[in-house]
Amino acid sequence: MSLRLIKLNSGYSIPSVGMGCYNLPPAQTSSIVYEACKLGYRHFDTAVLYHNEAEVAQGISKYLQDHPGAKRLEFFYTTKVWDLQQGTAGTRKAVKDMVAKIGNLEYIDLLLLHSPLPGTKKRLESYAVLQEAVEAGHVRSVGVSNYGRHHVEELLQWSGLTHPPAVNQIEISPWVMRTELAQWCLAQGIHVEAYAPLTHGNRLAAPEPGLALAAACKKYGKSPAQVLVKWSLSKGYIPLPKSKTPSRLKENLEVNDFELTPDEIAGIDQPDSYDPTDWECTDAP
Ligand SMILES: NC(=O)C1=CN([C@@H]2O[C@H](COP(=O)(O)OP(=O)(O)OC[C@H]3O[C@@H](n4cnc5c(N)ncnc54)[C@H](OP(=O)(O)O)[C@@H]3O)[C@@H](O)[C@H]2O)C=CC1
Ligand SMILES: O=C1Nc2ccccc2C1=O
Repeated sequence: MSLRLIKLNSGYSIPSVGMGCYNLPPAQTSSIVYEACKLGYRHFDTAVLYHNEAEVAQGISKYLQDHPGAKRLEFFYTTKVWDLQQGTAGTRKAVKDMVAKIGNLEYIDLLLLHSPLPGTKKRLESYAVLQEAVEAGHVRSVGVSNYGRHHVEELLQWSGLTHPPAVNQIEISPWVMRTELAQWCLAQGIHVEAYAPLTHGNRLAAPEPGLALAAACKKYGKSPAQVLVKWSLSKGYIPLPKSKTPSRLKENLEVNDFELTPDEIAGIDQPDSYDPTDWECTDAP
């Protein structure tokens, strides 16, 4: 399955669906990523926190090595600076370590600050280092994750900004929609990556008959996971579904042969729900 490409404000393009790489079984991570490449994945989302950057990069590199027709520029590798690495010295060291881990990939497509939690001073110091990494050619696009509007505004108003954030990666599913923040980011030219688009798996077991999600699954012959990926794409987001299971990886990409109607999308929306799966820091000071 081929993925649509979305143009970022950096000038580079990002595949519209990414494979979430959190919590993959460590010994199998590179082979799962290799399998994902075979299935058509071209975008991978890892982080220092996930302790698998080298394995994710190895899976992509091996695929490139084994498939001479495939080109590095078709692949998109994201990683994230962890909170404890924020601040000038910490982030410089973090970037050096990340670059050492990508091996043959040569550059990082997208480098994010994982969260705003370390506070204004460290956030801006670290962002300055991300910009240095772009200038040095180690990184192509930069961005943020778990940023609320006030964090993004702080960055957009900062006198040192030379490379505006290309994305804000935030948790979005029908049960944590964040419509205002997401639409505002899009209006600033900042793409929205939707993490935990499958609710961590929590809400995938046979949705209650009568719910719009169940009705859409039935109408299109699709699984709840496929409808949730499509819901996210229909909103203009870049979903990052994770699976360690090849059959599910395949399933989660098979979303090009149906379209949800505006009424179906509105029916799946749960605007009154607020149920994040992991952590919440968009409201941090
Ligand atoms: N920036 C941030 O702070 C955060 C970023 N992320 C990013 O987002 C990614 C996705 O989020 P994540 O929390 O992993 O959760 P997801 O919402 O992607 O859900 C993953 C779970 O759903 C299961 N699953 C996947 N596909 C299917 C399917 N077709 N049918 C049934 N079950 C399925 C998986 O099982 P199995 O693997 O066993 O197949 C796994 O248990 C992360 O991997 C990470 O890259 C996530 C959280 C925070
Ligand atoms: O993928 C992730 N899962 C998490 C759980 C807690 C904090 C951050 C994350 C991730 O980035």
